[in-house]
Amino acid sequence: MEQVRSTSSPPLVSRTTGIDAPPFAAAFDALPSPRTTWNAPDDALVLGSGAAATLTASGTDRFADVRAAAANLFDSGDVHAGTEAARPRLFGGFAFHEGGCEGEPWEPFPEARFVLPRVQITFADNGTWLTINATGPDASVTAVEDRLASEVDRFSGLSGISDSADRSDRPPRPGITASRRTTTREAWRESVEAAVGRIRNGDLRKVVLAQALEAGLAADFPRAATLERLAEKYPDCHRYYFEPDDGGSAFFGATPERLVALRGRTVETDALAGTTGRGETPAEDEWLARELLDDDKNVHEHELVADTVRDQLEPFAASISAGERRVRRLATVQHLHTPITAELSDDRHVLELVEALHPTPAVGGLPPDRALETIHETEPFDRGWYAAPVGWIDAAGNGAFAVAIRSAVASRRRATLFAGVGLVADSDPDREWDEVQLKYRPILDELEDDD
Ligand SMILES: C=C(O[C@@H]1C=C(C(=O)O)C=C[C@H]1O)C(=O)O
Repeated sequence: MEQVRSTSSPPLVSRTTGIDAPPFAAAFDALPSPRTTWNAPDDALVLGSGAAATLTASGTDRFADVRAAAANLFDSGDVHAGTEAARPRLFGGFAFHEGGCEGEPWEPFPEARFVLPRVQITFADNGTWLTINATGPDASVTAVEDRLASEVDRFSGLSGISDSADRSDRPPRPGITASRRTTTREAWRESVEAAVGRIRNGDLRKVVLAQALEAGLAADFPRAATLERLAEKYPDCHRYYFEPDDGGSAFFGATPERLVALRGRTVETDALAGTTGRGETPAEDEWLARELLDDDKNVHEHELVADTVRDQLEPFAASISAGERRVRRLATVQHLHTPITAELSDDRHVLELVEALHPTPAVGGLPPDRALETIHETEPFDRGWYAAPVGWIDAAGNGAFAVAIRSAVASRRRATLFAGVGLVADSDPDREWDEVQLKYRPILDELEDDD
């Protein structure tokens, strides 16, 4: 069932130059599909367009296959990046389940897909950089340098356009005409009770069940404006946006959960599980946070994740250390969070760690196989890339991946949102239902009318 496809073969030519920062939305709108954005709290904002190379894979070996195809691509690079942030990187992700991405809205999304953008703008601390990447027989240094010069002209022409980030001419939120849940309240109650029954009889320890919400949009989905608003509201989250080849839709979100970041032999990851709402006042926020830290059910749900992440890293690590469990406060919810770092005993590719960690019990469950089976049997929709790893890899095997929650697939007039909850022995269906609704908020707030 394996298959790796690279739309073009090496050599890779990459050239970068500094430019005046164009307004994000104007640059986004000027660039052709497929577009990608990656915007992590500790990284430059990257806006990519087109594909100098596309790597896709499927089946059990999809992580290893992407790694091999990436090594082949990066092997013969003629790269002048000028700055580390603009070095060639492949951006993409995986489906949650092996064999995932069947039917609407996932059809255009492969089970694994990584793109080396043809044109890339990198908004870094040390300046804004324009990069042209090319691969295959057409990739000549002269052609790439000519293209870079013409793109510089295009983007300097955009500098005069007002920046919608601080302008009232930014398109408003589209509004929702009608929405449909994949799961009725009754069906939810039954599924949660069945899962809790399996946990109580020892068949399972934890399982994460999700729902989807389909919404019709009253106006065209404002892609760039939505990304700008998410960046303003969730500066501490990883914001991601991936268009499939046809550009007809996009999978995007703002997630608080890092799956893994690898730089050299240093690994950073998060255990994030256990949820409560936000208060109306700072005092109420504090009270809710305290209650979360002291709540046995949430602490148990969280510790299953923290312990599993540590166990999964163990075979790779010379040392692992976990920070103190604390509360991570976001615009719409609060979570229990344990930061985990490790030093590897050998050089590894970030995709080896992604494969070992996905899915953590924050989005899958324990034991993993039985939890995945339960998810498959229970959820009446395909998760696609929801709750799966999204991120980037570079030539050195470094990379950063986030867990693609707080997310949706949107086309021009339609969006499908996803949200899930971790279930343990004393989970209550109604409270878990409410928690799902809270987790839709980051995306739903950007689709509903302003008033
Ligand atoms: C599955 C989701 O979130 C995950 C589940 C959590 C929980 O059950 O408390 C908390 C954070 C995430 O790890 C989601 O947002 O869809």
